[in-house]
Amino acid sequence: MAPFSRAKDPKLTPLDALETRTPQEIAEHFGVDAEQGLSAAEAERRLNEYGPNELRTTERESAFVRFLRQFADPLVYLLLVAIGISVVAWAAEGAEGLPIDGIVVAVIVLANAVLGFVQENKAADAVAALSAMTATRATVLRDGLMVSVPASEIVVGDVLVLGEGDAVGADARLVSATSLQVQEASLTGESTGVTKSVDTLDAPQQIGDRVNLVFKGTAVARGVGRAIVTRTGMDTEMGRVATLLDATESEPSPLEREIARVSRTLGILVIAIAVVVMLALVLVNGVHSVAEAIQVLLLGVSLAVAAVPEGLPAILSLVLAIGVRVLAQRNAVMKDLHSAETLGSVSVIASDKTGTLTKNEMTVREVVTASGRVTLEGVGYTPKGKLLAPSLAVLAEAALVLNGGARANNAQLAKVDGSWQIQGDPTEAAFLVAERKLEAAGPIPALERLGEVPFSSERKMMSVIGRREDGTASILAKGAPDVLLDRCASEYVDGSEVPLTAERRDYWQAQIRDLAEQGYRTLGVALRDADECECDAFDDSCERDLVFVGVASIIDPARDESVQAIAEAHGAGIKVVMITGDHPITAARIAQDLGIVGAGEQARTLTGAQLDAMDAAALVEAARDVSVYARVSPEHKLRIIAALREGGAIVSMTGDGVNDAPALKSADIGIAMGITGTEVTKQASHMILGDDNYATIVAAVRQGRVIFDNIKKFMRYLLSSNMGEVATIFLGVVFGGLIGLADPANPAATVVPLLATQILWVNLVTDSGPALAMGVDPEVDDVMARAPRRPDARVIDGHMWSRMISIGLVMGVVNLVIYDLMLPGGFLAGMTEGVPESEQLAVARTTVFTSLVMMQLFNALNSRSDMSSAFTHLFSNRWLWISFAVAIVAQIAVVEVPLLQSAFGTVGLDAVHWLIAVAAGAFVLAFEEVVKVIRRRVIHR
Ligand SMILES: Nc1ncnc2c1ncn2[C@@H]1O[C@H](COP(=O)(O)OP(=O)(O)OP(=O)(O)O)[C@@H](O)[C@H]1O
Repeated sequence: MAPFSRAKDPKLTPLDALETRTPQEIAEHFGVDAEQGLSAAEAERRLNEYGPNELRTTERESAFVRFLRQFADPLVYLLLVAIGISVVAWAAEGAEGLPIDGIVVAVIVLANAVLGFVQENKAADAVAALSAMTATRATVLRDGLMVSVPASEIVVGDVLVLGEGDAVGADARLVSATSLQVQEASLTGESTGVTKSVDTLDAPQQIGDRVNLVFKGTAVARGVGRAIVTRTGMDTEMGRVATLLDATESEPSPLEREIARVSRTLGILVIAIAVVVMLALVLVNGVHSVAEAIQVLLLGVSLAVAAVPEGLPAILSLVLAIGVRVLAQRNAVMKDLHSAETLGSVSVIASDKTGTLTKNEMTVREVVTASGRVTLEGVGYTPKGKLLAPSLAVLAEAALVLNGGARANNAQLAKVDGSWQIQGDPTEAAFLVAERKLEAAGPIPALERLGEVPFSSERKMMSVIGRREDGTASILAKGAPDVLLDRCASEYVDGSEVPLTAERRDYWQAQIRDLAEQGYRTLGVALRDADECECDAFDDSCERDLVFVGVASIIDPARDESVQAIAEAHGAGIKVVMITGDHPITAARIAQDLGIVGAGEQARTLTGAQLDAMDAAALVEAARDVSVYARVSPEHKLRIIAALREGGAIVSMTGDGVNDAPALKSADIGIAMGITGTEVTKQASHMILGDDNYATIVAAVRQGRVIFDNIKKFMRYLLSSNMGEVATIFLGVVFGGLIGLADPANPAATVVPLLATQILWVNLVTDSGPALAMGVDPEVDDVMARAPRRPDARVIDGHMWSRMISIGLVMGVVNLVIYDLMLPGGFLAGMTEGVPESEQLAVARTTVFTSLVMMQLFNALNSRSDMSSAFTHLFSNRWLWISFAVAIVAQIAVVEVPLLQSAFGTVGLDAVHWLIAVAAGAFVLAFEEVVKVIRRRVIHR
């Protein structure tokens, strides 16, 4: 589609020096009413005409090119050359019959390419589905209504509605802004937020000074605003630097690197073996004709093509893609495939408390005043429940606390369809609910709001200034009581204001501690009469000399699943860390209730203030055994992550607010909240939690481990199977002559246990199917019963190499024995009595060919676990059995169908031969079962 710069509608051509134009000019130029936004129909028209709002500089390759790329492999070139030579030789020899080998090899190469193409496409589709799921969204005005649309659907003329934590979806001119601050570091490199306004500028400015414009790719740090979109997609300021962004290719993941390394090493080894095999054939048999030379070449190259694990990266991405889809179904949406890999090695889960470990359903339980305590019954947001107060005087004081907390408040409580619902911050809503429970105690006082200093996790308090019904102005503040007490000079006792002495401060601290020990979240309330001048210029400097009225304690029940999930994480050797803005004693108690520390144990707690006093090295030490960080701000999270990572951990960290974004980026797995999280945190994260639930994180880590295990399984399967193929040919050719395998009467023909086309066939029917089935294997060994994988641990370690090589050798030796025994003069040759001697060779070879296929299938059962018997989980993966069935049917066809017989040089087999093949496969299974028994004994001893 045409980019916007080539717009067909002259009215919508981009304007220059936007910052010097008034909002009215902009609205007129782009044909929009700033109050109503575009109509849905007009937005759709513009989207169709000018294309999506996306930064894309490279087009996806066409399907044909991607298909052709399947052949882009030196070994395949070599095979194609060999086919070419065989066809030429066939033509030169008079073109009799058909060049069977050439045709068969070509068909197999084509089939492999189709398989690779399908796999690649499936993986690409999964990645595309992921990016649709994690696409940034934006709020725009359409037909006068606020609607949330994918950012890619924003069009020029749309009115963007911006709020804290929103990602700015396109370049736009502000038409309204209230305390709007935008983080433009991604564009300008300037890390401090830029305060925005609607004022029209006199002259064009540098990008960082265009204060009445907002730009795609930046984020709203605070405040609200509306803006008319002036440029989208590649026309935006971000679009201009996007070519640069595209140039920086994403780094391959450690796993991709390891797989590339393994593929390369094995590739070289296999090619070397293939060369040795070819040389041995030439030396043992001699080459008597062009046809024989071509046979040798085809055999060598086919062996290399079959055994070089060039398909590993494609299967890896497909397996990861499938794993990521399973994760998404379980509410853990990964942003990229690589993160799914990392997930399995997470060794620390650092999580916010409120809303993730707990329900974030706040209920005021007790109100502590200077004269006593009032208890409120009932849970949830229904304002029903008794009040238990020792005296009317205490009740009046408690009313003051709740009225104050309910005025210094931005939440709403309303009865919708018969049930009470809240809007806004649950902590604030708790005050509204509690106040209504108190309604009987007196009317709810009104306050006309004049100003507000908002709450932030850094400040841990908020205040409002307002005018009462009697015309006087008041400041009302609520916040963490320890923070609030520092701003108070006096307190209410028995209805009068008295100075807050050191002793009384101690009294309040003791009350707060007592509430915190019971696991309550505590909020203090304070107030004072305001000066008229403060009404005009209300800011945090006015939050002083307040009168402390009391403390409300709030329960926030733990999510039921959290306790179990934490126990599971502990069982899996994962350290659980809680991070909260709450009081350290509250946090420690909740940590105990959740099982973050053992029963009766005291959680090692570090507060934000203590953290500030530590240098990096001290923090690394402390982070080893601290499990609770309390009274921290989002900025502290960065240091906590750095310290944990420095200590060798792979850290996952949750976040929801706009200030959490840097921490999420720096974690190994940054987790954004899908429901309560801001767009900015979602963008910065590696994983989005669909249900904001802690248990989902642990479930995702489990799934990450399963994915990693499955990667190991299919690698083990593919590589050991390839080794079996190589060993069969290599041992046959190199040692066959030595042990007298070659028939002295016909040495040239007998020495090769498998034909080139047969090798390619084994590779085609046994590789992809079972390997992919293993990629979706259910959890076979309890993946949470072991410690996290060390980040530097290899997928294929020394132990796995030895297991793969041994199984490969077993396959080779067993095949060699079968072959030897079945050749004329061999022990089993009697079974082919009646069969003409000339066919005995084909029978022996077909039996070995079938036996190799069977071995691969049985070996798939081996590869599903390192330790536990294949029989403990025999039928748990139906895909595996489907792939077996396909392979077996194909093998029966290639052995019994005449057309395929002539193509692959096979002959029909008797039941006994089939039995031999199956027995050989079973032997491979039995061998591994014995190894596993020994391993279980040794390890459990
Ligand atoms: N809306 C609010 N107004 C005033 N004070 C608040 C408000 N919300 C919380 N507080 C106070 O600030 C403290 C810290 O709250 P904050 O929201 O930063 O932490 P948190 O909810 O525990 O965060 P997390 O999600 O990280 O666990 C609370 O213990 C409470 O005393």
